[in-house]
Amino acid sequence: MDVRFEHVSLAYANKQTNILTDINFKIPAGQLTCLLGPSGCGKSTTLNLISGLLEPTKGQIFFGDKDVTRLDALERKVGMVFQSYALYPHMTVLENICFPLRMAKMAKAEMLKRATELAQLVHVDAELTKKPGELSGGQQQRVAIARALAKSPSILLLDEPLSNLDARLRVEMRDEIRRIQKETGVTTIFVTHDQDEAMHIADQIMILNNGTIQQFAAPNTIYAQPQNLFVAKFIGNPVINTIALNDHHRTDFVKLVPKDILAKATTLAIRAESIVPINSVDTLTHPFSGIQLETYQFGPEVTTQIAYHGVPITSNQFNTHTWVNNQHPIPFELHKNGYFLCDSNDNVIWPLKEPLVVTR
Ligand SMILES: Nc1ncnc2c1ncn2[C@@H]1O[C@H](COP(=O)(O)OP(=O)(O)OP(=O)(O)O)[C@@H](O)[C@H]1O
Repeated sequence: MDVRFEHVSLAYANKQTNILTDINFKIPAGQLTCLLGPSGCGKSTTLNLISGLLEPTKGQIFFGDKDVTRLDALERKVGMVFQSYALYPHMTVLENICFPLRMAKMAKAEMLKRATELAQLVHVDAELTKKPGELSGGQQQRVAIARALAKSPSILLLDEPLSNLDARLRVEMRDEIRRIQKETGVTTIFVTHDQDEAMHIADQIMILNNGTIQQFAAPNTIYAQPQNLFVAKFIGNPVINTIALNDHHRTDFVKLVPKDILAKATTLAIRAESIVPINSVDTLTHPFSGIQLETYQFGPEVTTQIAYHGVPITSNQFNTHTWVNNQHPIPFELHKNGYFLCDSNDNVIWPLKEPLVVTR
């Protein structure tokens, strides 16, 4: 079931100002979409508008062709999973999964069959008689997902479901949620503030900031073609290098970027992996050079700081053998698709890209 927002705004009752203003999007059916952004950007508010826990101040919400704007959470038939697993502590795993089915007065044999199938789907079928307190965090979250899926919801909503898990388990559960979503085909909307999690799990990512959509596209599109500086900085690790352009930088780009674009550009953003050392000293063909400042090694990762016309930037393409530790400029090249120029409004103006697909 696809989810559509048409001109949705939301102000909380006690506040004059809008938290979300004139939001428009269409989340496609049968896929996993991440709502991603920093704390307070409006992710949970958006999710609660989808679930029916909040009603918009303005605008309409559709599930498929049906206007659900005035329907409450129960009527919308969504499944929800929260950061805290919210399982019933006195019930067994089986009873927890059965609970929504029992409330819906499903016949006992059918209920047990469905609950057992779901337990198998989320891999807790060996724990059916245990209470939540006897399970690990990851297992509890699996049970919460099974319970949310019990009534075959039209949409599954997950609000930071992995936040309470340790780093290793987060990665494991992230892959599990991906598998479960693929197996069930249920339209899934997943809130996270972790860009790495979103990049790994999502079919598409909606990036929010200050209650507005910054970009809504597939993870690789967002990485390769950020719409603006906020997106470029939010996605990627190490964080993209940003440089306020001066005349020295502009001169370096004269042969690479059309003059009119270069004149409008105020910020240069370069991905660390796009800064690659070269052996050539031909400064006409390879205009970029910088002085190596520091090199750090973290296991297999080597990051090097280079002063590029006085501005420190980070590359992860140097290795310990290219570390020279002297004051001579080291030539490097920039991968064609690894740098972006932004105008004074922080919009990316280079490289030029196809017009954005309108997401509504
Ligand atoms: N019940 C409420 N009443 C008033 N303001 C609220 C309420 N809930 C959230 N807000 C405000 O709305 C804005 C968006 O909050 P929201 O919880 O949607 O952000 P979020 O992106 O989910 O953040 P986080 O990652 O920290 O959970 C914040 O400024 C928050 O302070």
